[in-house]
Amino acid sequence: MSTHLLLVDDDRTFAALAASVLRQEGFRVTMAHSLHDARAALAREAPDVVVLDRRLPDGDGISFLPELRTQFPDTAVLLVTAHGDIASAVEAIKAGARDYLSKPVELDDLVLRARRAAENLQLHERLRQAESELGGRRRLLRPRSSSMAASLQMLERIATSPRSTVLLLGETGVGKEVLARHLHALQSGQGPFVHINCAALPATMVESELFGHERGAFTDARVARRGLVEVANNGVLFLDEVGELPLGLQAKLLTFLDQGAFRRLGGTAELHSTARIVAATNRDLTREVAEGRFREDLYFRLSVFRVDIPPLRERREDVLPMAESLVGELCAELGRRPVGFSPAARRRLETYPFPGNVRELRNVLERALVLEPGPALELQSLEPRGATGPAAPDPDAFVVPGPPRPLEEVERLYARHVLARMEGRRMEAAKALGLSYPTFLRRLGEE
Ligand SMILES: Nc1ncnc2c1ncn2[C@@H]1O[C@H](COP(=O)(O)OP(=O)(O)OP(=O)(O)O)[C@@H](O)[C@H]1O
Repeated sequence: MSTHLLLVDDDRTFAALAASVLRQEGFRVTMAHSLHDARAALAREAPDVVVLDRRLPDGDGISFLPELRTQFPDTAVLLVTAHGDIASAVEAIKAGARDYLSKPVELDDLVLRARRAAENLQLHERLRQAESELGGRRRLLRPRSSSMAASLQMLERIATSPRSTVLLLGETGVGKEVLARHLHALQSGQGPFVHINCAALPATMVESELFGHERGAFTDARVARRGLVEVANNGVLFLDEVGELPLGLQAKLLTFLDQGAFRRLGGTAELHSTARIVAATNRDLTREVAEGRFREDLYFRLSVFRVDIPPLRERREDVLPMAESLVGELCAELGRRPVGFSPAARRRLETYPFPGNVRELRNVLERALVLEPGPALELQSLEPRGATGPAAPDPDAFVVPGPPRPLEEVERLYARHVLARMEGRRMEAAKALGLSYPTFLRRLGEE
């Protein structure tokens, strides 16, 4: 995507010449001839780079810097000072300018410094992304089951067509995000992997997160921000829980999928991104369509490439190799010597239904590694319910204390009980109850 540069200079002849040279070099240029004009341009769209003349008819560029830095912290500012005015240059750098140029400005020098500032911004963005990707990447095991092998093979084929949208379907914890990251690693292109959970944010925020907003687009929008669609340019935008996307936004997403174009909230400029959309859900989208909560046209658009990820209990042959690999990973993380499984533990692994799929398997193993000191894990916690004897109290049982309570209160107590069982993981608790995240928060009494 081309760099957007705001050129603020009251010398109209110089500004027009500089703008035309910068445009030839691939920049998208907006011009302003005063601070007043600059503020108006900034309110329309946030630039990547600002070239700011120090002396302007309605004020001093340096005293404008703090305002600019607060409202557009990601924007690089190049200050233009009078010839030989070293004091201003130092002051500008202290006030947060990225670089300075002195008059008379050589056009080659201007292009070079503007390009360097833009590259610097991209580098920062890439570093930020690389950090988050390293945090989330997992080694992928070759599955033994033919069903999972087929899903992976499908994904590998899709990787060769970088713009196609992909829909990943499967129960919670089967590894939809892991596979989305795998697809990103497989495809060529240098863009980042960007993740957004559509259920974890209030509906009003999802739009500005996805498509960005200009300053003043809504009450709290003091700073213009790029949307994740822009950030994921050339890469992958992973839309987790796409079934939770509000209907109005589904239309905007469809337009973006069809045209690759969008507008920021409160913005007028049409922007483009080549991010590949990978959407995921554990909901039955056809039912959501039938019940009017999900647009049929978006469903068809998303499911051109649909990959079903089977639950772990339907691919038993994957459980043991996966468990062994996860234990190896966890031992390394915990600094523990490698351990194996007792024969009883193997049997338990082979028969336990794993409603929480790979996530549950990983949690069970992590717990066992902390609680079981021996050289072979027993995995007692996977014992089917009841096998420990009917007299044992069930720690998972939900008991309403005291006399009958209003239904609303019982619902709140139950929501808290489920949350405690999920060890405080709100998203998972909401899912287990079949509630949307905001509804779950309301039941908890938190909203
Ligand atoms: N193939 C795999 N290899 C290693 N670990 C995996 C694999 N698949 C899943 N996991 C583990 O299971 C956890 C859950 O995976 P992931 O978040 O991808 O599931 P999901 O299907 O996106 O879940 P949800 O629908 O709840 O968001 C991950 O944190 C990871 O630890």
